[in-house]
Amino acid sequence: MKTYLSKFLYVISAKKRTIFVLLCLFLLTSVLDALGIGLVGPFMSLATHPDLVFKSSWLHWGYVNSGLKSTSQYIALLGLGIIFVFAIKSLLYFQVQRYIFNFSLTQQGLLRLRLLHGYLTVNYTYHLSKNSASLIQNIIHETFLFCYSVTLPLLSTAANSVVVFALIILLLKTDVSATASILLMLTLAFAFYNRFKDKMAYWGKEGSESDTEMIRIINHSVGGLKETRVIGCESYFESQMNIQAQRHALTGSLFQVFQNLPRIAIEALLVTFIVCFISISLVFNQNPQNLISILSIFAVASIRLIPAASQLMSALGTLRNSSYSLNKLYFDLQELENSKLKSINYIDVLYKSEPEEFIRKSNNLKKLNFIDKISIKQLNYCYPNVSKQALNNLDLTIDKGESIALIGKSGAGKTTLVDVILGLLIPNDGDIKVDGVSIYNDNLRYWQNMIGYIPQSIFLMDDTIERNIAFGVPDNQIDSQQLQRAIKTAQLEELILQLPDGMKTSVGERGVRLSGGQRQRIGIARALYHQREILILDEATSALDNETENLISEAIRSLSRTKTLILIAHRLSTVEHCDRIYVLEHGRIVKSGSYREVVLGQTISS
Ligand SMILES: Nc1ncnc2c1ncn2[C@@H]1O[C@H](COP(=O)(O)OP(=O)(O)OP(=O)(O)O)[C@@H](O)[C@H]1O
Repeated sequence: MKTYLSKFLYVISAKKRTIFVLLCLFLLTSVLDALGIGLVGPFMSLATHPDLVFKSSWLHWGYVNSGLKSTSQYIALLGLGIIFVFAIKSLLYFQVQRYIFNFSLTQQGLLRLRLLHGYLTVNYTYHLSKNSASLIQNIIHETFLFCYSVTLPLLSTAANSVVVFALIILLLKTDVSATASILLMLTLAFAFYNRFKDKMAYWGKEGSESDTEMIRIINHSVGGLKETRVIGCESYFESQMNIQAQRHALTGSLFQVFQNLPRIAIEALLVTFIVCFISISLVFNQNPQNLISILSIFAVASIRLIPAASQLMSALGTLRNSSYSLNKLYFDLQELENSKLKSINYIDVLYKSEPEEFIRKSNNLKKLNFIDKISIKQLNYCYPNVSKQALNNLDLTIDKGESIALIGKSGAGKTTLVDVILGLLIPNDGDIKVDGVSIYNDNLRYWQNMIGYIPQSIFLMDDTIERNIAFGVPDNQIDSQQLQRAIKTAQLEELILQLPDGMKTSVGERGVRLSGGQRQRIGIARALYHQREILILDEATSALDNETENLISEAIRSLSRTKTLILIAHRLSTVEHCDRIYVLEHGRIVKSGSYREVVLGQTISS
């Protein structure tokens, strides 16, 4: 439980003081609960034996000072007092519940934000080994469980422990032997339920894993719908889904059933106890009148004790069941926040800004000055858990305004080199310097702000063309002139004119309503819109027809000298205009020079 609590405190964003205040509020309602119930028994005794008013000094004092004419009126007044305490308790209870739900749902939202922030800012290599289904599962489902199956049960466990404790003290004062029997029954019920604690944890793990699997299956089958349809493997995915759905249903239903077990067991045991208690008392000729006050307090206490004790046990079961989710969140957050994987430290400062402010600040950052050249020195990169180096002692110098091309066979290391230049992969050795200043450490974001990137496969949001080009810029900050220029250069004008909603036309998920070439042109327009000094194009024109490719290549060529261009190409025709061409082989540069020097007489295959 101690480690469970320390993990909970790490994951929850709230200050310990807030949690302490919450616990105090819970405690207050519990005390009021016990007090209200504790008053009902003596009140019933008073109602049946009004002369008790004169036997208690403070009751007598109250009666004398109340100025009432009869004990019946006085007892009725005391009854009103009990109703008042109950009313206050109910009101307070309602307010505390409101506060608790508000608190835990706010925590859920903050946790979602914290995870997303972590995933977006963590070192890129983290994502090479993670499945997006698991990240979605963490942000949506595990945070939900953290709210409803960790935070709320923990608070309710703390509160119900106090209620149960207070009620037991109350019962002990009334009758020690009867209370001891109840305690024995509760202990038996708890011991029985506790036998299933490992099963509870296992069912939680199974439920969470099957959820992740289901997201993965949906991603694969619907994400690759064309392939699924053409190959005709719908039933394969359906049967996989069926297996996971059944796994989820089985473990979920078992857990739900066992959740109700404490209530059923305690209820049965308590009824048995009360019936036995009355029967034994009658058999041994106890005066039924003497039983009334004991039984009434037991009856009322049972109304509260049964739910409190069963809720306490169920909450403990839920905590067990959600331990897998808590562990997942805890270890993920630790990995994201406490390791070297955190790539952009400065972002924490910006993180607290409003989204628009964040973009403005992040776009305005400029610390590195690129006036002369980029020098790549002795670069080595090896992917995690791979023995072969993807980049091997690579040296490269790019002058400002120069266009260079990286060519080489498939697997030579071109994309890896570009990913290192983009700052996505951090090299094992070596450095990249801009006018002598390293791009790493605090400079990485400044460096990335200089780069426009057009990848082989353009990612498009399910949104309008305008938003896809201005990617990540709020609507009210989109510069329309800049947008028009980017559209014109990327040869998108004609397409936009044909569309009924023009730039406001939605492209569909991953751009399904556009052709491959149109998608690529939106990617080009995006890089141009952001007006970065360095443009990196990874096979950026491969999906275009010859005529469009020529037009775009011409437009990109016209940018040379004003922009520094780094091109990856398989088709040698696209690199003809480059100032320098580098040939990569096994992660090394094996040849470099002008197009004529390098390409003449050489064929490059992909
Ligand atoms: N995520 C990864 N994990 C492990 N190895 C990888 C990973 N990505 C690439 N590699 C390996 O690194 C080497 C270089 O790959 P890279 O993608 O840089 O080649 P490339 O020249 O861009 O190829 P292509 O022209 O086919 O895109 C290859 O041997 C590849 O198998």
